[in-house]
Amino acid sequence: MKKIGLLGCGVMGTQIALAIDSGKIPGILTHVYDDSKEASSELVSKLNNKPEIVENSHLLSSHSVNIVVEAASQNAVRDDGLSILQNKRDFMIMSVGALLDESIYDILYDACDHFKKTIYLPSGAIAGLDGLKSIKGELESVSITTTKHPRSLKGAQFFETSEINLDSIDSSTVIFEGNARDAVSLFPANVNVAALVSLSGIGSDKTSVKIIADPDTDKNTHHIEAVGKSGKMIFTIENTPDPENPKTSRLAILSAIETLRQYCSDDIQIGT
Ligand SMILES: NC(=O)C1=CN([C@@H]2O[C@H](COP(=O)(O)OP(=O)(O)OC[C@H]3O[C@@H](n4cnc5c(N)ncnc54)[C@H](O)[C@@H]3O)[C@@H](O)[C@H]2O)C=CC1
Ligand SMILES: O=C([O-])CC(=O)C(=O)O
Repeated sequence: MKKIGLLGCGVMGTQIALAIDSGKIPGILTHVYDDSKEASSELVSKLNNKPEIVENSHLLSSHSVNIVVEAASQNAVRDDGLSILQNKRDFMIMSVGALLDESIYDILYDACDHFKKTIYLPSGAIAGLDGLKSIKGELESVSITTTKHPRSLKGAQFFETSEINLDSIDSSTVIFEGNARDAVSLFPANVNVAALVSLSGIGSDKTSVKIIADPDTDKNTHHIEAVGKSGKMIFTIENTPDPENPKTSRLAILSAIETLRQYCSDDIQIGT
């Protein structure tokens, strides 16, 4: 069985760990780490098969795990990605926005090649990346519009310099329009999906992103439009937010679990 190390013990990390513990993912969770000791202890208390809590993130990949699963933050990808690959572990990333920093992308890309390891990027909170990847070379335009309740956007770096006050928004309001590169750095915990769309399609400078705060929605909605020689693709995903962390959609958690299940299984793989 594959051995798994988990980096990040919040909402998503906990659900991934429970899926391993219940046997839904046929692997063994051997080590976990979170900057918050409380988060890692709370996660371990929920499991029958208790993993070891390591003292720092680098110790995760120095143990003999097959893969480290990141469900933490873009900073975790930046700080720990290279050492995970250097220790010859595969790496699954949920905070995909970190890869829109070209220097990080290039370092991790080269490390995969050099150490013969693979980075897995689950589809997260969206669908349609299979089609987008296939028409990559023929794309003319790609856009993604993300609509969330203002409470799901709280805490984003964007608001440190913007005059927009989320608490005073009383109808659907466009709060950001720009490219994916700027979007993921200003909303690092909200639009990792824009990074996935960029990396599958025409890149972060050419991928247009719109973010809407809508006090009347109870969904995290992502609407993607891609136009190319092969035709037009339109995807709208209306996600149920996680009750504990409304920034994160249930689909993103299920996508992480399914990707890890496939990684740990020898079976039929469906889709592009
Ligand atoms: N790819 C996608 O479609 C999606 C990606 N995400 C991303 O997945 C990640 C996890 O999401 P949630 O579990 O909902 O967040 P969360 O906030 O519930 O949990 C994150 C946990 O990671 C820990 N953490 C943060 N930085 C760390 C670091 N550098 N080292 C160690 N621990 C660290 C925090 O203490 C916290 O316990 C977030 O970055 C989120 O933005 C979320 C939804 C969709
Ligand atoms: O879960 C979602 O709907 C999307 C999200 O937070 C992200 O892409 O970072």
